[in-house]
Amino acid sequence: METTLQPPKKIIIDTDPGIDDAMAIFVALRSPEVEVIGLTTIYGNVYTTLATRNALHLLEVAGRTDIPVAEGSHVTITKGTKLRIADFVHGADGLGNQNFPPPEGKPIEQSAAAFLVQQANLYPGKVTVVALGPLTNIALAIQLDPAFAKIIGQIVVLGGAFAVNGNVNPAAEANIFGDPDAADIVFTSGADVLAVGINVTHQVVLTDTDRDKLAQSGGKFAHYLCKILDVYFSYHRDSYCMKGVYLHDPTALLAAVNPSLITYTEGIVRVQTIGITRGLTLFYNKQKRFAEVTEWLDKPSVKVAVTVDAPSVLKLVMERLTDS
Ligand SMILES: O=c1[nH]cnc2c1ncn2[C@@H]1O[C@H](CO)[C@@H](O)[C@H]1O
Repeated sequence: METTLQPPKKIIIDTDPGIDDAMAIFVALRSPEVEVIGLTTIYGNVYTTLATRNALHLLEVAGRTDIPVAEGSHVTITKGTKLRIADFVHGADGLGNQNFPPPEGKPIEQSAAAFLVQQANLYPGKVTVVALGPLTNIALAIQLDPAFAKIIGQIVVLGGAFAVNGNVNPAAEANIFGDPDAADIVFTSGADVLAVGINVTHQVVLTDTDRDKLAQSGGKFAHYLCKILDVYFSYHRDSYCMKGVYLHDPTALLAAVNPSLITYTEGIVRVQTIGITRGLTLFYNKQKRFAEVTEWLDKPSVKVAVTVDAPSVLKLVMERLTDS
């Protein structure tokens, strides 16, 4: 039987590198199913300026300086400057306190939001955004171009804690907590959104044995990642008493690369933007028609990941990082 070769899916990774971001970016670059057409940067694990520097650095490590980096917002969608930066998870430099030399490259002139809008218009329906940080840039793109939500192919969001506790506090997951107003804009925009929350990514763990395998492999990416992974392992040991790390970003990335790795349900998601539950993601399954008018009425549905084939995700991550 003849097989039709699909052209690789065009993806833009919106990222705040970040140790697991670095893993996701490297996995993407080793995935023949996708073509990375750009990185856009955002605050979260580090401030945006450092995220841009790290994105350029990672592309230089990978020998992929042909991929453009567009710098994103330095403030939240409501112009908030009091950002929560997770340096205690990733190290002060975002990459495991390795103090790598500064990159030689520069970001492109365009802002992240302008780049997202331009690429979506250039390839209507064909671009997937994999959003690995707070959703400010994506919300800005939606505000910049009212057609963006409809012409973007899919937005895969690493974020949310659906019916489980958050990782910032019991209510909120870090990326949604970083800019809840932006997240609510994205979830209610009408775009084809797939949210991969920590209820799913917490099922995908890279153990210390896996890390040893990475270290022993000849893979260039594997070797680089083993240098930066120590800080991430320490954080998981201290916070979760784990001898392993959650593969948040690589799982979301692989869900974009190969949707059959996850199952999902569909419904409406709203984000709490104030109070002690700020950043909470609340999913409405549409099984009840409420008598009252609610803030969920007439909002478009999104996809929310429910299960993941964790062994296959881990296998793909290991294969693609060791074969590099
Ligand atoms: O406790 C935490 N606080 C802040 N960020 C975290 C924490 N744990 C993980 N991440 C980072 O946020 C995303 C998943 O929520 C991941 O990118 C992870 O690196």
